[in-house]
Amino acid sequence: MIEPPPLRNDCFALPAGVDWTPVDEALALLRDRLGPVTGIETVTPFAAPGRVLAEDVAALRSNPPLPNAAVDGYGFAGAVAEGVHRLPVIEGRAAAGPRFDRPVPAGSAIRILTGAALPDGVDTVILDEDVTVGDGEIAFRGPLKRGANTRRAGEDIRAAEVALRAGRALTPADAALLSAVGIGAVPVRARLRVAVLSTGDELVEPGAQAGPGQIHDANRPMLLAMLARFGFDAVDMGRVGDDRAALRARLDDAAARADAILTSGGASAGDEDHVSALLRDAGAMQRWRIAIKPGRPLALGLWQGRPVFGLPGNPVAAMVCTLVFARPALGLLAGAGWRDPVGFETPAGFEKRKKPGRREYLRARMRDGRAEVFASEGSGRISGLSWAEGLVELEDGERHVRPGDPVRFIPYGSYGL
Ligand SMILES: Nc1nc2c(c(=O)[nH]1)N[C@H]1C(S)=C(S)[C@@H](COP(=O)(O)OP(=O)(O)OC[C@H]3O[C@@H](n4cnc5c(N)ncnc54)[C@H](O)[C@@H]3O)O[C@H]1N2
Ligand code: MOO
Repeated sequence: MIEPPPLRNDCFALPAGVDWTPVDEALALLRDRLGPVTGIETVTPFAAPGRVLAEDVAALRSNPPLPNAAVDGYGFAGAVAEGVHRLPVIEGRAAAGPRFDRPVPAGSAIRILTGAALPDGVDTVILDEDVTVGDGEIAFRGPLKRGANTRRAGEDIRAAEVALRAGRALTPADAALLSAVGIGAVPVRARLRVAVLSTGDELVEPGAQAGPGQIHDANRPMLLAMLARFGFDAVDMGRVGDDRAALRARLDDAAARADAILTSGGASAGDEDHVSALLRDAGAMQRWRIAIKPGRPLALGLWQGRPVFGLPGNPVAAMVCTLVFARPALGLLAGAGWRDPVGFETPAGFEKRKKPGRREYLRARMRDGRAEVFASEGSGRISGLSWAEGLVELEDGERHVRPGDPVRFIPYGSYGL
């Protein structure tokens, strides 16, 4: 008598007797095996944010280049002791721009504005608000330390110091820093081109008429937008049906136009799972059975030398796998080094029982100082991805999370979204 298969009432149960790669091991493998594949070009600070710095960059100039006033007020040689002081004020004023060209005699003060280089004879500034201005003189109360209300030359960064390191994904703040230290052109990696391809006969274009049994391609617009947010050049390769020859041709095209390829759908081992079948035929596929939920089936391979991330079709799994695996891996290809998302511990605002032995990612958001999770864990529940503002990451060994227990919340922003 034949036995029915062991009861499997959801798609998340781990098949018995199969070894599953823990998430951290899978990540360590990627980290070991991938490196930069892009060339180097030069951009101005205006175009630098979002690009990956290709080499260490040293300051050409100190910031600030000269000692200068931090406030509007009066400058003189300090320090001054406690008590009332009166100083004559000389003609003219020191303002940001060309340095005041005469020395200020000892015992005199000069009108000075924020950002003005300190004239000779000035090392201390008193704030406008602390001064009474009379006819050709000022009065104020000490004490005041030498150097008060001034900024030292190079106090922020000195010429020849390394301002930014290779591999850094440049930020708007970096554009300011590069400019301030005199840099007009920086070497950056060419943007990594990443092709996105959806597979499945059931898919129609967003906005198109969908017949019964058809669904709109939801993964492609999501993945293209995610890649753009990560700073990559997202290349839209459209949709292909479950037709191996067409898929092969489209992969060829994608390999010619991009440095890496993301596909969604057809990643598992079913009859219509052509992505894995083709990668396997090409002899360069690793089926990664990763101990993760969602996103178990992940087909990783090379197509004409280009890494292919065969993401699962379910949109929630496609997004989670992109955040957890594809983003750091693509970061390595882009020359940005390995990037772990920054999360933080926070009390759980939910209860959950979990099978030990796999990492789980729950759609989550922070409310009232606690992480709350989406009501359903269904891998097709796209509305939960929109509802969420990040993911809760449950450790492999976790079994039972009770309200108030510490859990790790990773905001979407930490993944670069
Ligand atoms: N017998 C088993 N069946 C399945 C298993 C399993 O272990 N044994 N795993 C399940 C899990 S978990 C997932 S995830 C999926 C992954 O399968 P595929 O990567 O082969 O994806 P498809 O079968 O092509 O599609 C799954 C699902 O997602 C929908 N889909 C696909 N592409 C899109 C798209 N671009 N936009 C929106 N929705 C998309 C598709 O229609 C399916 O509903 O396999 C389970 N099965
Ligand atoms: O774990 Mo599948 O990867 O649900 O969606």
